[in-house]
Amino acid sequence: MRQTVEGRDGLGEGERRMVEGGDNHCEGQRMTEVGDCHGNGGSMAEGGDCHGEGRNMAEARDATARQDCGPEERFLVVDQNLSFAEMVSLIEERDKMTKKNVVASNTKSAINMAITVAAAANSSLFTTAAQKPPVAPGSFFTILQRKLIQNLEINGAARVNAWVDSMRASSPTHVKSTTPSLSEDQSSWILRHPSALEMLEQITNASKGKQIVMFLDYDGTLSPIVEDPDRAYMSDAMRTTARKLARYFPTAIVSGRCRDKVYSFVQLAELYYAGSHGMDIKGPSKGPKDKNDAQSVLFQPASEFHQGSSRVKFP
Ligand SMILES: O=P(O)(O)OC[C@H]1O[C@H](O[C@H]2O[C@H](CO)[C@@H](O)[C@H](O)[C@H]2O)[C@H](O)[C@@H](O)[C@@H]1O
Repeated sequence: MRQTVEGRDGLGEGERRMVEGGDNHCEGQRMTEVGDCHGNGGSMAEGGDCHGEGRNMAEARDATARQDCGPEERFLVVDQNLSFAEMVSLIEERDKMTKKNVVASNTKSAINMAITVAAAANSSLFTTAAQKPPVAPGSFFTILQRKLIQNLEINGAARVNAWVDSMRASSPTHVKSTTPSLSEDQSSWILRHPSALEMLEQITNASKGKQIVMFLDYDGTLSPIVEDPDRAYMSDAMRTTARKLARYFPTAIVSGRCRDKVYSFVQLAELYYAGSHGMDIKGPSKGPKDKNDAQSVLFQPASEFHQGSSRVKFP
Protein backbone atom coordinates (compact mmCIF):
# COMPACT_ATOMS: atom_id res chain seq x y z
CA MET A 1 0.00 0.00 0.00
CA ARG A 2 1.56 3.26 -1.06
CA GLN A 3 0.41 6.78 -0.51
CA THR A 4 1.59 9.67 -2.55
CA VAL A 5 0.69 13.24 -1.85
CA GLU A 6 1.65 15.73 -4.48
CA GLY A 7 1.10 19.43 -4.43
CA ARG A 8 1.38 21.42 -7.60
CA ASP A 9 0.67 24.91 -8.75
CA GLY A 10 -2.40 26.30 -10.38
CA LEU A 11 -1.10 25.95 -13.92
CA GLY A 12 -3.30 23.11 -14.74
CA GLU A 13 -2.36 20.14 -12.67
CA GLY A 14 -4.22 20.59 -9.43
CA GLU A 15 -3.30 18.70 -6.33
CA ARG A 16 -3.26 15.01 -6.38
CA ARG A 17 -3.53 12.46 -3.70
CA MET A 18 -3.14 8.94 -4.74
CA VAL A 19 -3.68 5.75 -2.85
CA GLU A 20 -2.36 2.74 -4.61
CA GLY A 21 -2.53 -0.92 -3.92
CA GLY A 22 -0.59 -3.17 -6.16
CA ASP A 23 2.71 -4.72 -6.87
CA ASN A 24 5.56 -4.02 -9.21
CA HIS A 25 4.07 -5.99 -11.96
CA CYS A 26 0.53 -4.88 -12.20
CA GLU A 27 -1.07 -2.09 -10.34
CA GLY A 28 -4.49 -2.00 -8.80
CA GLN A 29 -5.03 1.55 -7.81
CA ARG A 30 -7.39 3.99 -6.33
CA MET A 31 -6.83 7.54 -7.18
CA THR A 32 -8.40 10.66 -5.88
CA GLU A 33 -7.71 13.99 -7.41
CA VAL A 34 -8.61 17.50 -6.75
CA GLY A 35 -8.20 19.16 -10.10
CA ASP A 36 -8.80 22.49 -11.68
CA CYS A 37 -10.91 23.62 -14.55
CA HIS A 38 -8.20 23.40 -17.17
CA GLY A 39 -9.20 19.89 -17.91
CA ASN A 40 -6.50 18.22 -15.90
CA GLY A 41 -8.35 17.07 -12.88
CA GLY A 42 -10.17 13.84 -12.73
CA SER A 43 -11.07 11.08 -10.45
CA MET A 44 -10.60 7.46 -10.95
CA ALA A 45 -11.08 4.56 -8.67
CA GLU A 46 -9.84 1.39 -10.21
CA GLY A 47 -9.30 -2.11 -9.03
CA GLY A 48 -7.60 -4.22 -11.62
CA ASP A 49 -5.52 -7.28 -11.74
CA CYS A 50 -2.94 -8.78 -14.03
CA HIS A 51 -5.52 -10.72 -15.89
CA GLY A 52 -7.54 -7.68 -16.80
CA GLU A 53 -10.57 -8.76 -14.89
CA GLY A 54 -12.53 -7.38 -11.99
CA ARG A 55 -11.92 -3.81 -13.04
CA ASN A 56 -14.34 -1.27 -11.88
CA MET A 57 -14.22 2.45 -12.10
CA ALA A 58 -16.02 4.92 -9.97
CA GLU A 59 -15.83 8.25 -11.68
CA ALA A 60 -17.51 11.10 -9.99
CA ARG A 61 -16.94 13.84 -12.48
CA ASP A 62 -20.00 15.81 -13.24
CA ALA A 63 -20.67 17.80 -16.37
CA THR A 64 -22.71 20.26 -14.43
CA ALA A 65 -19.84 20.76 -12.07
CA ARG A 66 -17.57 21.60 -14.95
CA GLN A 67 -19.96 24.25 -16.16
CA ASP A 68 -19.60 25.85 -12.77
CA CYS A 69 -15.96 26.40 -13.27
CA GLY A 70 -14.56 29.67 -14.33
CA PRO A 71 -10.99 29.89 -15.52
CA GLU A 72 -9.56 29.88 -12.05
CA GLU A 73 -11.97 27.48 -10.51
CA ARG A 74 -11.49 24.07 -9.23
CA PHE A 75 -13.63 21.05 -9.24
CA LEU A 76 -13.44 18.17 -6.88
CA VAL A 77 -14.03 14.60 -7.70
CA VAL A 78 -13.59 11.80 -5.28
CA ASP A 79 -13.27 8.12 -5.18
CA GLN A 80 -16.57 7.04 -3.75
CA ASN A 81 -14.82 4.23 -1.94
CA LEU A 82 -13.08 6.65 0.36
CA SER A 83 -14.25 6.58 3.90
CA PHE A 84 -15.76 9.60 5.53
CA ALA A 85 -12.61 10.25 7.51
CA GLU A 86 -10.44 9.92 4.40
CA MET A 87 -12.56 12.40 2.55
CA VAL A 88 -12.39 14.92 5.34
CA SER A 89 -8.65 14.55 5.59
CA LEU A 90 -8.28 14.84 1.83
CA ILE A 91 -10.07 18.15 1.77
CA GLU A 92 -8.20 19.46 4.75
CA GLU A 93 -4.93 18.46 3.11
CA ARG A 94 -5.91 20.13 -0.09
CA ASP A 95 -6.87 23.33 1.65
CA LYS A 96 -3.63 23.41 3.56
CA MET A 97 -1.71 23.02 0.32
CA THR A 98 -3.57 25.65 -1.66
CA LYS A 99 -4.17 28.00 1.24
CA LYS A 100 -7.44 28.74 -0.50
CA ASN A 101 -10.84 28.41 0.98
CA VAL A 102 -9.41 27.57 4.32
CA VAL A 103 -12.09 27.36 6.88
CA ALA A 104 -11.08 27.26 10.50
CA SER A 105 -10.64 23.67 11.48
CA ASN A 106 -13.62 22.81 13.57
CA THR A 107 -16.25 20.14 13.48
CA LYS A 108 -18.69 22.21 11.53
CA SER A 109 -16.22 23.03 8.79
CA ALA A 110 -15.17 19.40 8.55
CA ILE A 111 -18.75 18.35 8.12
CA ASN A 112 -19.33 21.10 5.59
CA MET A 113 -16.33 20.06 3.59
CA ALA A 114 -17.20 16.41 3.76
CA ILE A 115 -20.64 17.17 2.49
CA THR A 116 -19.09 19.22 -0.26
CA VAL A 117 -17.22 16.12 -1.31
CA ALA A 118 -20.40 14.14 -1.26
CA ALA A 119 -21.99 16.75 -3.45
CA ALA A 120 -19.16 16.49 -5.96
CA ALA A 121 -19.40 12.75 -5.92
CA ASN A 122 -23.09 12.64 -6.42
CA SER A 123 -24.34 14.57 -9.38
CA SER A 124 -27.89 14.39 -8.12
CA LEU A 125 -26.96 16.85 -5.43
CA PHE A 126 -26.16 19.51 -7.98
CA THR A 127 -28.69 21.88 -9.31
CA THR A 128 -28.98 22.02 -13.09
CA ALA A 129 -27.03 24.52 -15.11
CA ALA A 130 -30.17 26.59 -15.67
CA GLN A 131 -30.64 26.98 -11.94
CA LYS A 132 -27.11 28.06 -11.36
CA PRO A 133 -26.20 31.56 -10.32
CA PRO A 134 -23.56 33.32 -12.44
CA VAL A 135 -20.13 32.15 -11.51
CA ALA A 136 -17.63 34.59 -10.19
CA PRO A 137 -13.95 33.72 -10.20
CA GLY A 138 -13.17 31.66 -7.14
CA SER A 139 -13.02 28.11 -6.07
CA PHE A 140 -15.49 25.42 -6.87
CA PHE A 141 -15.24 24.55 -3.23
CA THR A 142 -16.60 27.95 -2.49
CA ILE A 143 -19.46 27.41 -4.87
CA LEU A 144 -20.29 24.09 -3.34
CA GLN A 145 -19.93 25.41 0.14
CA ARG A 146 -22.23 28.29 -0.71
CA LYS A 147 -24.80 25.85 -2.02
CA LEU A 148 -24.29 23.75 0.99
CA ILE A 149 -24.89 26.62 3.32
CA GLN A 150 -28.05 27.46 1.38
CA ASN A 151 -29.16 23.90 1.74
CA LEU A 152 -28.32 23.91 5.39
CA GLU A 153 -30.27 27.08 5.90
CA ILE A 154 -33.26 25.66 4.12
CA ASN A 155 -33.27 22.16 5.44
CA GLY A 156 -31.31 22.35 8.62
CA ALA A 157 -29.54 19.70 10.56
CA ALA A 158 -31.77 16.82 9.51
CA ARG A 159 -30.39 16.91 6.00
CA VAL A 160 -26.80 17.13 7.24
CA ASN A 161 -27.30 14.11 9.40
CA ALA A 162 -28.91 12.18 6.59
CA TRP A 163 -26.00 12.89 4.25
CA VAL A 164 -23.38 12.11 6.83
CA ASP A 165 -25.16 8.89 7.75
CA SER A 166 -25.43 7.96 4.12
CA MET A 167 -21.72 8.58 3.55
CA ARG A 168 -20.83 6.58 6.60
CA ALA A 169 -23.02 3.74 5.47
CA SER A 170 -21.46 3.67 2.02
CA SER A 171 -17.90 3.83 3.31
CA PRO A 172 -16.20 0.49 2.72
CA THR A 173 -13.76 1.13 5.55
CA HIS A 174 -16.61 1.73 7.90
CA VAL A 175 -18.49 -1.30 6.68
CA LYS A 176 -15.42 -3.50 6.94
CA SER A 177 -14.37 -2.32 10.34
CA THR A 178 -17.70 -2.41 12.06
CA THR A 179 -19.89 -4.85 10.21
CA PRO A 180 -18.67 -8.41 10.25
CA SER A 181 -21.57 -9.70 8.15
CA LEU A 182 -20.73 -11.28 4.82
CA SER A 183 -22.48 -10.66 1.57
CA GLU A 184 -24.58 -13.48 0.17
CA ASP A 185 -21.96 -14.17 -2.50
CA GLN A 186 -19.16 -14.35 0.04
CA SER A 187 -21.00 -16.69 2.34
CA SER A 188 -21.97 -19.01 -0.45
CA TRP A 189 -18.34 -19.07 -1.66
CA ILE A 190 -17.17 -19.91 1.85
CA LEU A 191 -19.79 -22.63 2.15
CA ARG A 192 -18.53 -24.17 -1.06
CA HIS A 193 -14.87 -23.78 -0.01
CA PRO A 194 -14.69 -24.43 3.72
CA SER A 195 -11.41 -24.25 5.58
CA ALA A 196 -9.57 -27.57 5.40
CA LEU A 197 -8.59 -27.10 9.04
CA GLU A 198 -12.21 -27.36 10.04
CA MET A 199 -12.81 -30.40 7.86
CA LEU A 200 -9.91 -32.64 8.83
CA GLU A 201 -12.13 -35.55 9.79
CA GLN A 202 -14.09 -35.42 6.56
CA ILE A 203 -10.87 -35.11 4.55
CA THR A 204 -9.37 -38.10 6.32
CA ASN A 205 -12.47 -40.16 5.65
CA ALA A 206 -12.72 -39.07 2.03
CA SER A 207 -9.06 -39.80 1.35
CA LYS A 208 -9.05 -43.39 2.51
CA GLY A 209 -7.36 -45.52 -0.16
CA LYS A 210 -6.34 -42.41 -2.08
CA GLN A 211 -3.20 -40.35 -2.23
CA ILE A 212 -3.33 -36.82 -0.91
CA VAL A 213 -1.37 -34.24 -2.87
CA MET A 214 -0.82 -30.77 -1.46
CA PHE A 215 -0.98 -27.74 -3.75
CA LEU A 216 0.05 -24.54 -2.04
CA ASP A 217 0.04 -20.95 -3.21
CA TYR A 218 3.07 -18.90 -2.28
CA ASP A 219 2.21 -15.20 -1.86
CA GLY A 220 -0.19 -14.67 0.98
CA THR A 221 -0.19 -18.37 1.84
CA LEU A 222 3.35 -19.39 2.65
CA SER A 223 4.56 -15.81 2.89
CA PRO A 224 2.87 -12.68 4.17
CA ILE A 225 1.74 -10.09 1.67
CA VAL A 226 4.27 -7.29 1.75
CA GLU A 227 4.70 -4.12 -0.24
CA ASP A 228 7.85 -5.16 -2.09
CA PRO A 229 7.32 -8.47 -3.93
CA ASP A 230 11.06 -9.12 -3.79
CA ARG A 231 10.88 -9.19 -0.02
CA ALA A 232 8.02 -11.64 0.38
CA TYR A 233 10.11 -13.94 2.53
CA MET A 234 8.88 -17.16 4.02
CA SER A 235 9.51 -17.71 7.71
CA ASP A 236 11.75 -20.53 8.92
CA ALA A 237 8.81 -22.01 10.81
CA MET A 238 6.77 -22.13 7.61
CA ARG A 239 9.70 -23.70 5.76
CA THR A 240 9.97 -26.38 8.43
CA THR A 241 6.25 -27.10 8.13
CA ALA A 242 6.44 -27.34 4.34
CA ARG A 243 9.40 -29.69 4.63
CA LYS A 244 7.48 -31.94 7.03
CA LEU A 245 4.43 -31.86 4.83
CA ALA A 246 6.49 -32.98 1.83
CA ARG A 247 7.59 -36.04 3.80
CA TYR A 248 4.01 -37.24 3.95
CA PHE A 249 2.46 -35.98 0.73
CA PRO A 250 3.69 -34.92 -2.68
CA THR A 251 3.71 -31.15 -2.20
CA ALA A 252 3.64 -28.54 -4.92
CA ILE A 253 3.81 -24.77 -4.88
CA VAL A 254 1.76 -23.20 -7.62
CA SER A 255 2.45 -19.57 -8.37
CA GLY A 256 2.09 -16.80 -10.89
CA ARG A 257 5.71 -15.97 -10.20
CA CYS A 258 8.49 -17.54 -12.20
CA ARG A 259 9.60 -20.87 -10.81
CA ASP A 260 13.17 -19.76 -10.04
CA LYS A 261 11.90 -16.88 -7.97
CA VAL A 262 9.59 -19.06 -5.91
CA TYR A 263 12.37 -21.57 -5.45
CA SER A 264 14.70 -18.83 -4.24
CA PHE A 265 12.21 -18.02 -1.50
CA VAL A 266 11.29 -21.56 -0.50
CA GLN A 267 14.59 -23.41 -1.03
CA LEU A 268 13.18 -26.87 -0.51
CA ALA A 269 14.43 -29.25 -3.17
CA GLU A 270 11.88 -31.90 -2.19
CA LEU A 271 8.88 -29.93 -3.46
CA TYR A 272 7.25 -29.57 -6.86
CA TYR A 273 7.25 -26.05 -8.24
CA ALA A 274 4.72 -24.86 -10.80
CA GLY A 275 5.80 -21.37 -11.80
CA SER A 276 4.57 -18.86 -14.35
CA HIS A 277 0.96 -19.86 -13.74
CA GLY A 278 1.75 -23.51 -14.40
CA MET A 279 3.71 -23.00 -17.64
CA ASP A 280 6.90 -24.17 -16.00
CA ILE A 281 6.68 -27.20 -13.73
CA LYS A 282 9.53 -29.00 -12.10
CA GLY A 283 9.51 -31.96 -9.74
CA PRO A 284 11.72 -32.62 -6.73
CA SER A 285 15.44 -33.01 -7.32
CA LYS A 286 16.99 -36.31 -6.40
CA GLY A 287 19.85 -34.64 -4.60
CA PRO A 288 21.85 -31.42 -4.46
CA LYS A 289 23.69 -32.19 -7.71
CA ASP A 290 20.42 -33.04 -9.35
CA LYS A 291 18.94 -29.59 -8.92
CA ASN A 292 18.90 -28.81 -12.62
CA ASP A 293 18.29 -32.33 -13.77
CA ALA A 294 16.35 -32.15 -17.04
CA GLN A 295 14.33 -35.17 -15.95
CA SER A 296 12.88 -33.28 -13.06
CA VAL A 297 11.37 -30.75 -15.45
CA LEU A 298 7.86 -32.00 -15.97
CA PHE A 299 6.26 -29.38 -18.14
CA GLN A 300 7.87 -26.40 -19.77
CA PRO A 301 6.02 -25.50 -22.96
CA ALA A 302 7.66 -22.08 -23.27
CA SER A 303 11.16 -23.57 -23.35
CA GLU A 304 11.10 -23.85 -27.13
CA PHE A 305 10.83 -20.06 -27.28
CA HIS A 306 13.91 -19.47 -25.14
CA GLN A 307 16.63 -17.72 -27.07
CA GLY A 308 20.01 -18.43 -25.59
CA SER A 309 20.16 -17.25 -22.06
CA SER A 310 17.44 -14.62 -22.39
CA ARG A 311 14.25 -16.11 -21.06
CA VAL A 312 10.89 -14.52 -21.04
CA LYS A 313 9.35 -15.20 -17.70
CA PHE A 314 6.80 -14.00 -15.28
CA PRO A 315 8.27 -12.12 -12.33
O1 LIG B 1 -0.18 -16.65 -8.30
P1 LIG B 1 0.31 -16.23 -6.96
O2 LIG B 1 1.40 -17.07 -6.42
O3 LIG B 1 -0.83 -16.06 -5.98
O4 LIG B 1 0.98 -14.82 -7.18
C1 LIG B 1 0.19 -13.68 -7.26
C2 LIG B 1 1.13 -12.50 -7.28
O5 LIG B 1 1.94 -12.63 -6.13
C3 LIG B 1 2.89 -11.57 -5.95
O6 LIG B 1 2.19 -10.40 -5.67
C4 LIG B 1 1.49 -10.45 -4.44
O7 LIG B 1 2.42 -10.56 -3.36
C5 LIG B 1 3.33 -9.45 -3.23
C6 LIG B 1 4.28 -9.76 -2.09
O8 LIG B 1 3.60 -9.97 -0.91
C7 LIG B 1 2.54 -8.18 -3.00
O9 LIG B 1 3.44 -7.08 -2.95
C8 LIG B 1 1.56 -7.97 -4.13
O10 LIG B 1 0.73 -6.87 -3.84
C9 LIG B 1 0.68 -9.21 -4.29
O11 LIG B 1 -0.17 -9.07 -5.44
C10 LIG B 1 3.76 -11.43 -7.18
O12 LIG B 1 4.58 -10.29 -7.05
C11 LIG B 1 2.94 -11.31 -8.45
O13 LIG B 1 3.83 -11.36 -9.56
C12 LIG B 1 2.00 -12.51 -8.51
O14 LIG B 1 1.20 -12.39 -9.68
